[in-house]
This record gives sequence, structure tokens and C-alpha cells, in this order.
Amino acid sequence: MASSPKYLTGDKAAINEFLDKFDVFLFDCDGVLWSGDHLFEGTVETLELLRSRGKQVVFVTNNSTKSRADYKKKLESMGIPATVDEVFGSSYSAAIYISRIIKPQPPRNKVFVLGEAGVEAELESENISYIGGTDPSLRRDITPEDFKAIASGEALDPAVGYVLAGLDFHVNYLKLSIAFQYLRRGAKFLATNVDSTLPNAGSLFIGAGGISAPLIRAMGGEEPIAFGKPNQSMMDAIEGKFRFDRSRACMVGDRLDTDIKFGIEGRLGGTLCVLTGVSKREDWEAENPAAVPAAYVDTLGDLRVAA
Ligand SMILES: O=C(O)[C@H](O)[C@H](O)COP(=O)(O)O
Ligand SMILES: [Mg+2]
Repeated sequence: MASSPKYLTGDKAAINEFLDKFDVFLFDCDGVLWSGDHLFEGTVETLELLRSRGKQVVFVTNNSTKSRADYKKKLESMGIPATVDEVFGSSYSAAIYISRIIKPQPPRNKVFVLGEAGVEAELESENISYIGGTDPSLRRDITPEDFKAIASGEALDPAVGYVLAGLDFHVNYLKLSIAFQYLRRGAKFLATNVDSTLPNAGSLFIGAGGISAPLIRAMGGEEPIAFGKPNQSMMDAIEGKFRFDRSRACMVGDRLDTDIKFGIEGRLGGTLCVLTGVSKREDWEAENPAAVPAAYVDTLGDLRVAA
């Protein structure tokens, strides 16, 4: 039974003791740094404080709508210096897994994307060919002709061997129907991540899991392989890049079943839950919680008092 998490907010000594245990901080983004375009107060100062103490900061997000380069721009636009190498997104995790582990071979080496530009950019960065995604010709209602063309295969690309589902703000029945047809014809079912909800504008919205859910239902319950947190292939990739001692690393997140579970299953030295996003105290105090953090704060900015 996991010991109950330590509450750090307002306790300068406890915060310093906690921070001194780690050299590397893996930071979740949505619900920790910001909620959509709203940057939480104290985020910039907290990251500056950690970096001024020589801590390595890595941004680890399941949000596949943006590429690492897009996140570098977003972070900088909010006053947070960052390099592309310091960003790990689920779209990048999916792209490197497909290109370096799956290694798609002709004749069925293409990916049908349900997702935004971030997925496309990361697939391109790994030279993986894809269709679908932000293709404007698919942003429309399905027609009787579409049903026939999809059923006959006329509307399908025979080179598609994979369906990759991520957070898609333009999902519709036409795209889901095409994806379903590819799966019925043997394409492998992949997902960048399957988070049930997305924190934005201080509230919760349908997450990436809500995009693959109709396909899971239609496929009789077949689940996709998902590459984002808590999948450990992402942790292995991050460790491979930063070569850190896991016992000196801490995962900071707002979600028990992705971030905190990721840190615990990754055998990191610590996990810190921030209560500005999805999970609340009641969630880890409930029966059989998805994961229990080592410590928690009300907001990330609470760590500033350490200075
Ligand atoms: O639906 C989603 O994709 C997630 O809610 C979103 O990606 C979470 O991003 P993160 O908190 O991992 O930065
Ligand atoms: Mg989050």
C-alpha cells in the first residue's frame, strides 16, 4: 500500500528537501504548465528556479496536436526558454516507434492519420508517409457516394497498413468511417495516446481517447497500441536521450493514470501531482487509485517559495 502523498504547498523546508532529491524533472504540460493558452501563475519562475539550481527540465506531453518544434514556440511565447530536444510529445513517441521498431515495409507502409498537424510533422521527421490528418478534402459531411466508394475500396489507398489516432479537433463520421475500413482490411491500430479528457480553459474536454473510442467499439473492443504516457517505450526514449539516473528523476503531472503511473512504472525516484488539471486528492484517496503520487502541490508555482 503506497504511503500517503506529502503535501508541499507553503512548506519551504519540505519543498527544498523534495527538490534536492532530484537532478531531472519531467514536466507534463496540459494541466501543469498551462490550461490551453492560459499559463498558470508562477510557472516561469519555478522553471527558472530549477534551472538556476542546475536541474535538467524535460517537457513530456501526451498532447499530439503539436510537434516538438510547435511546443518550443509555445513555450517561448510564454516566456519559457526551451529547445526541441527538451520536448517529448506522444506524436514524436509514436513516430519514432513506427519508424524504428515497426519499420513499415511496402506494399502497406502508409499511415492513415486521425489527428492534427503535430502528428503529421513528426511522421515527416521520421520519413513515414501518411494520408488523412489535416487533409481539407475530408473536413466535410459523408455522402451516399462516399459510402459506396469506401465500401468498394475505390476511396481507399491500398498502401495504408496503419491507422494512427490522436487528438483530432476536426474528427467526423467520414474520417472515422475511412479509418474503420482500413482496420477491417487489416491495418494495424495505433494511437498517440488515449487520455479520456483534455484540460483546457480551466475545464475538461474530450481527450484523444474519445477519438479512438468509436473505432474500438466498432472493432469489437480491439484496443490500439498507444505510445504516450504511461507507455514505458516513451520513458526509455527519454532516458536514452538524457542518460539520467532514474532514482534522481521526478515526474511532475496532473493526471494519475498517465503522468504519475508513468513515473512510478518508470521506477523514477519521485512523482509530484499538481492540482491544476485533471486529478484531485479524492482520486488517489479512492479505492484502487490508478496511481498514488509521492507528493503534491496546489499549483506548480507553489514551488517558488523554495527560493
Ligand atoms: O487528450 C489528450 O490528448 C490529453 O488530454 C492531452 O494530451 C494531455 O496532455 P498532457 O497533459 O500530457 O500535456
Ligand atoms: Mg496533463
